[in-house]
Amino acid sequence: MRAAYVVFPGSNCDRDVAVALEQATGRPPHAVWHKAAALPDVDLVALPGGFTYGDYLRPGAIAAHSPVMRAVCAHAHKGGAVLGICNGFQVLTESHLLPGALIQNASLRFVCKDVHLRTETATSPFTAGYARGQVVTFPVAHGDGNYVIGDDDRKRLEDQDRIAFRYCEAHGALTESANPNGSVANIAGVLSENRRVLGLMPHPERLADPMLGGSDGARLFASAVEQLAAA
Ligand SMILES: NC(=O)CC[C@H](N)C(=O)O
Repeated sequence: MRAAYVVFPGSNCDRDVAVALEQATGRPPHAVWHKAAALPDVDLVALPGGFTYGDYLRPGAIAAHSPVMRAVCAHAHKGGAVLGICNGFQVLTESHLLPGALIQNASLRFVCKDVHLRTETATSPFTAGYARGQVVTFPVAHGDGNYVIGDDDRKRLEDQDRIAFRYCEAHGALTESANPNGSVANIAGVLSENRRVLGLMPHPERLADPMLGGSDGARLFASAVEQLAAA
């Protein structure tokens, strides 16, 4: 599987994503600058976390209008896979590749800690390596991770099995105290209709090696490699 990741001014998780992708694919991914008008010939494009353009206006709002996003949208519209992590998820909602929006955490504070996530569907290239209901640990680090979506759109997500992960307790219960940011229905990550675009606030690349304290995140990248190579 061939992968690329986009570097925007203010990206700060691009190198971590590159390491996780290289670990999974066995070769270094292409780095693509935000001014690029075209993407290299790849199966997966990752949008890393960070504070693109200083999070001005709204996180991800300016990045959504950068030249490279026209190419990323074209890649997604022809069935290419896209993974948006944290600020990358914010860029995906601002680009309308995923529904809903990410607003300021309910606590009005930046939250940085490991959280438990319940895998809600194994039917996607990114989640096929987990079992439905499996609880995994990924870190969160954001000020604007509070996922909001209208009732009709949320029902569509649920009916189409497009909620990838929800914040939960260690044993899988969906409680308010397990929700780090106030997201509606504890939603941590969602899929596009064709299931090939995933956006999530937690950072799988930050727990992708036992040396980092855990490797639950590595499975997400490995799964994408297996699924996209098989496609
Ligand atoms: N690590 C990240 O990508 C989080 C940054 C993000 N712009 C925020 O909501 O704070």
